[in-house]
Amino acid sequence: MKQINQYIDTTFSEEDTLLSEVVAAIIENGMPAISVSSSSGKLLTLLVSIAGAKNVLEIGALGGYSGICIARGFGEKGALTSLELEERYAELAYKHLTKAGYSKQVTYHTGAALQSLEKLVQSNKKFDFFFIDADKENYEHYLEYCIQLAEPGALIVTDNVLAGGSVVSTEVKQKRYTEVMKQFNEKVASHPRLQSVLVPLGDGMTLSRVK
Ligand SMILES: C[S@@+](CC[C@H](N)C(=O)[O-])C[C@H]1O[C@@H](n2cnc3c(N)ncnc32)[C@H](O)[C@@H]1O
Repeated sequence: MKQINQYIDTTFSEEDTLLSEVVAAIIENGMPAISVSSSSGKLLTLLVSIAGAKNVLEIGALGGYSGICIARGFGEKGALTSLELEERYAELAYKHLTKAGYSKQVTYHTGAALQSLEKLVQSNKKFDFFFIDADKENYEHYLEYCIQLAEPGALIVTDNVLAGGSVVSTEVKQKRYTEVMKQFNEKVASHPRLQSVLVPLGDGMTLSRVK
C-alpha cells in the first residue's frame, strides 16, 4: 500500500508551493502531520469539480490542506463550511485559505463537531458535498448527520477508512481505531441511503452518494 501510494504521489502530484507551505506550517506550529496525502487532496479537487458541488461541509480542518483542495474544486462560485475542534487550528487553516484566495468563501465553526452538526441541522442547512476527516470514534455519528444535511445526490467522502491497512489483515499493526473503522466500513457498505465504494488511495477514502 505504501509503495503504491508513493508511486501515485510522485507520478501524479505537481510541485505545489502553497500546499508545501501548509505542511511546513503544521510542523512549525507543533500540530500533528496528518493532512490528506497529495493524491487524496487532488482526488478531492477532482470530485468537487466533477460533482459541480457548491456547498461543502468539511469535518476536521487541521491546517487547511484539504480545505484548499476542496475550494480549488469549486473555484470562485462555492462555499466551504469547516468544523474544527481546536480554535488555533481553525485560525491557521483560515490563514491558508485566505492565502489561497478563498477568505470570503470559507467559514469555520470551532468546538466539538457533533455540536456544530446539531446546530446546522436545527438551522435547516443543506450541503452537496461532505468530507469527513476528524476523530474516528465519531465517524458513524458524522455520517448520519451528513445524510440529514445532504441535498439529494450529495457526495460524502470519508478519509482513513483503511486505517493503515489494518482493517484488511491482523498481520498489519493494529491501530486504536481499527475495529471502529471495520464496523464503520460495514455500515457504509450496507447503508440503505448510500451507494458507496472504497478507493484505496492514501489511507483509503470511501465515496458515498446519498440516494
Ligand atoms: C486528520 S486531521 C484533519 C486533516 C485535514 N482534513 C486535512 O487533510 O488538511 C483531524 C482534525 O480533526 C480535528 N478534530 C478531532 N476531533 C474533533 C471533534 N470532535 N470535532 C471537530 N474536530 C475534531 C482535529 O483537531 C484535527 O484538526
